[in-house]
Amino acid sequence: MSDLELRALRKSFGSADIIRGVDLAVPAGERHAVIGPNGAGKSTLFNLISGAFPPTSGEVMLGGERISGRPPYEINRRGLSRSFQVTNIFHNMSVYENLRCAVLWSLGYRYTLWRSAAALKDAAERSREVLHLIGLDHARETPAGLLSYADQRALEIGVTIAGGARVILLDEPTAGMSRAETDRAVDLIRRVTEGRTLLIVEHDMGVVFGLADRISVLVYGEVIATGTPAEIRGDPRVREAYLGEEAA
Ligand SMILES: Nc1ncnc2c1ncn2[C@@H]1O[C@H](COP(=O)(O)OP(=O)(O)OP(=O)(O)O)[C@@H](O)[C@H]1O
Repeated sequence: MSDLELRALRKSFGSADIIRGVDLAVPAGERHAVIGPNGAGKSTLFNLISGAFPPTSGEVMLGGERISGRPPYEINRRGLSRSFQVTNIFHNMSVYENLRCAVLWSLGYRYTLWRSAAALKDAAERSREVLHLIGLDHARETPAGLLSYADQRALEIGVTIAGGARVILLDEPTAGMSRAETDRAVDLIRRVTEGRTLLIVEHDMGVVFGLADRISVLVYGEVIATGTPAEIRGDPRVREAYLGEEAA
């Protein structure tokens, strides 16, 4: 069964049709990249999936359940977590506290007064695990705002996965990074998404072709091709519409 499925998804802003009938099925455990030229609608697609915008029509299914029309926090609770192009970590809080907040949020602390020592202990343990996974043990008590840009993005990924969501959406996670930082980020993304379903929007074709099991190409709000990296690279429509010589 597909973990994430988009069915005839459409979004218009006024008279502008931005997403024009997208069908996409991402099986559990697949790393799937969405690529396309600027303004193709990639961020809008993410906003529809994560619940930031309701679709004009069509459906988003998570694990066979319809999530379109639900608010973002509810979609998050159902197992889908999203990172943003602009980081959304708390700059004055330490690295560890950022992770702990994300874990507690996922446990529903915002909405319940119920607390148990066991749950708090579990949250602390999970936070430490994620801290280690993202390679920031040494910066545990550092205010997040003082981290380097690349480390902030790593923390952002940590915050995104901390709650244990099984479907992860990453929006341009390597934007603005040097080659070495990008390589480190790809390695991190590969590790933290092991056994999960990943949907990633990314402009860096090295990242896309190195990380994705399958790729979908979005052009003017339509998916013009979906396939393995080799299939996408060899697709004449894709080369014409987007990749050009980049994939040669
Ligand atoms: N809230 C909105 N209201 C009106 N138009 C919008 C809104 N959000 C996005 N758009 C328009 O939708 C189109 C697609 O934008 P979107 O940001 O989804 O593209 P993108 O593929 O993510 O681009 P980029 O690669 O540059 O980030 C653009 O023409 C944009 O101006």
